[in-house]
Amino acid sequence: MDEFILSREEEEKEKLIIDLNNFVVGSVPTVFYIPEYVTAAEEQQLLNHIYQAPISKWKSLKNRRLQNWGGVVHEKGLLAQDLPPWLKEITHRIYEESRLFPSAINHVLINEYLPDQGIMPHQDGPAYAPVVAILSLGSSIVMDFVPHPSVEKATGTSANNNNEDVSLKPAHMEVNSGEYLPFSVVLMPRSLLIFKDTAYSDYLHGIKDCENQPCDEAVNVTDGLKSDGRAQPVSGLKIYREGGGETAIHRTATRVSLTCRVVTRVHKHLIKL
Ligand SMILES: O=C(O)CCC(=O)C(=O)O
Ligand SMILES: [Fe+2]
Repeated sequence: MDEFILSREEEEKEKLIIDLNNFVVGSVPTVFYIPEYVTAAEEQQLLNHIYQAPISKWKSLKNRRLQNWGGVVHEKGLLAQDLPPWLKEITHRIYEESRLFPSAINHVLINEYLPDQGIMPHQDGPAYAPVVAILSLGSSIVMDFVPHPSVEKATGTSANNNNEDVSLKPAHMEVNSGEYLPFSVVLMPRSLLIFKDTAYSDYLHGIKDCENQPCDEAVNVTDGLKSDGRAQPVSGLKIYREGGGETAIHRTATRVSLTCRVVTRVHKHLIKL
């Protein structure tokens, strides 16, 4: 009967996993949305660290700026660099509390978006373990998930085809009609989004580059949030109803996100090519 008695450590582990199950949103396996994952003070501390980094740490892209921490992701793996203490702390917490990552988080991309900036629908590259945690700071956005084109073709579901970084998948997936529908998630400041499984492997994710983002269909928009424009007085966020009754987010402030992942193949030193 011993096998049915959980050790204290196993009990703790069980509790954390069960807690996380309370945060599943939508019907596509598996998306977790945890509101207020960090406090306003922790959010401000993280933003201070991010904006104290040397200007050379920012890489400007056409539609956003980003900082890369943890080393360079290479096709042969990660040319690793230690994360700074402030990133070690938050990523360790995410790793410990989620128990979803195969090892300690070793790579963080920090993206900064002005209200009219976004990121094209894409899939995260093959260098990463297939689970990602995204911490949102500063302002809200709507993240859209659309079926990967190969899945879309197989099911005939509709999607917005505007992709970058689309690596075509082998056509081996079992698909039931209606299973792969697009969906959205509202990401409020201080929230943590984690996705894996089908949502990671068979969907593209992206953020529209516009200031007004409809969120009626978002899987985590509750009736309370939908009911009127005063529901959530959060900086940079205005939820409003348009004439037709559509609910939308009006982006007014800069959003910064931390995309936390594990690169499975790690090289401590530069490889001689
Ligand atoms: O900023 C975000 O929320 C998404 C970033 C993202 O998808 C990525 O860095 O791969
Ligand atoms: Fe991504």
